[in-house]
Amino acid sequence: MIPASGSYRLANARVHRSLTPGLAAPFDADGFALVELTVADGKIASVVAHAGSKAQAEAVDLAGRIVLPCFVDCHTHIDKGHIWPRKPNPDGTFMGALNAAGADRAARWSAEDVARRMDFSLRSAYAHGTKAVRTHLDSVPPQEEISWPVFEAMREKWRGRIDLQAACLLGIEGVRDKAWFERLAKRVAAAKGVLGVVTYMVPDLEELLDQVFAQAIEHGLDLDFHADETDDLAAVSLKKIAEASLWNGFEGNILVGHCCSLARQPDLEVLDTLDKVAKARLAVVSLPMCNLYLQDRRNNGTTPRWRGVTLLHEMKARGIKVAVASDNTRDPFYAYGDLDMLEVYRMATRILHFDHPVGDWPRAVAATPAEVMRLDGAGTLAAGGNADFIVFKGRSWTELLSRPESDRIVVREGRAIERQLPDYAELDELMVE
Ligand SMILES: O=c1cc[nH]c(=O)[nH]1
Repeated sequence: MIPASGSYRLANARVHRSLTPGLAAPFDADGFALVELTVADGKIASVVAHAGSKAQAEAVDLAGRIVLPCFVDCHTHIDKGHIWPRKPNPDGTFMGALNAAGADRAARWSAEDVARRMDFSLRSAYAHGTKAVRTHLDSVPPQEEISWPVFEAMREKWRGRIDLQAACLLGIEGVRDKAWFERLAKRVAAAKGVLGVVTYMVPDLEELLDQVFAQAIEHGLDLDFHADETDDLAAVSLKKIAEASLWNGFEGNILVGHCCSLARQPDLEVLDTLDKVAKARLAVVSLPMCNLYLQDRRNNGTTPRWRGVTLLHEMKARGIKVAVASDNTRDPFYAYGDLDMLEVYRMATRILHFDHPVGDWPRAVAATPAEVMRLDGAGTLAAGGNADFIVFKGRSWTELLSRPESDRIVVREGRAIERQLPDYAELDELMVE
């Protein structure tokens, strides 16, 4: 369907208002418009409203199929991905995940093991239509010395297909070893990475956050936190991050993931936190599939009663940048997943109500994470940008989000890619106990 030449016109393509900045077209109630999309030399030459009901002779008629820009996945853990067969989560809880993943890391995460699983994950993401991925890298000693060089090599290997970024991952208590944390920040800076920590309520949280901000400022790093991945009402580290950002005068980008406890707190507490998050210009990413899996798991024969996700609607209404992302894939934190951002968007629509109206929620898997990750031009369809987009079968939200769309066409720099998902059997030899 997509001409191999890399230069062509697609007629009757259905695009969404939220992802086509500046497009003057008659949008319908769902935010869609039919356009003619011209591709030349791997770039989008123009996106213009479709003039008539019939495609012109030389154009490819997409017959109203939805075209979205390639996805941007801003929160993943591809260093952990696919260890499930050798290290399942024994009870499906957060602590079960932490302990299982920690034991597997200590026993099995050689450079080769990490590299092979990472490459497997990236092949899946690419085949599903993702063009940029941020991964966290477990960076507790001695893993940082193994995983960061693997990441640097993997980023080179995938350059031009997936923009790969990495953020270090360690519990906030790891920052207490000041000399080691300074060395880690230097290592992250050398790899042009992002400084990341997991925050939870410890007595010296404010002091430790100050050290994190000090290192980010010294090395010119953006920040990426895991915060409050719990139903504990007392978990308010999101607010503490916003306060620390304000009093440190931080000017870089900050992305905060999870923030589950916020959804359990009383309104006054929530409002105060959201005011500070907006003022500090924090961006928030929700991980709906992993949160649904780990949160409210009681293991006492009762049914989970909340969805685990944070307050994205309230955040967006205040102008806070919000995204959704894959998080873990087939590891103790989430037993399933394949880095398919269409699946993430479909699940987010159900879990977080990204519908009625859809509004500009599609930005949460494309344009917004691209801004947070400083990827100019990614996540939108606009003249002058790379012709990186996905052609789906669906012609409406209900068609798009009701099937897996396994036969979607992924176009990169104007050409349809070969969409080969890696075979799980490739990893079998890494899974032997
Ligand atoms: O959700 C989480 C939290 C910490 N580490 C992970 O790998 N996933």
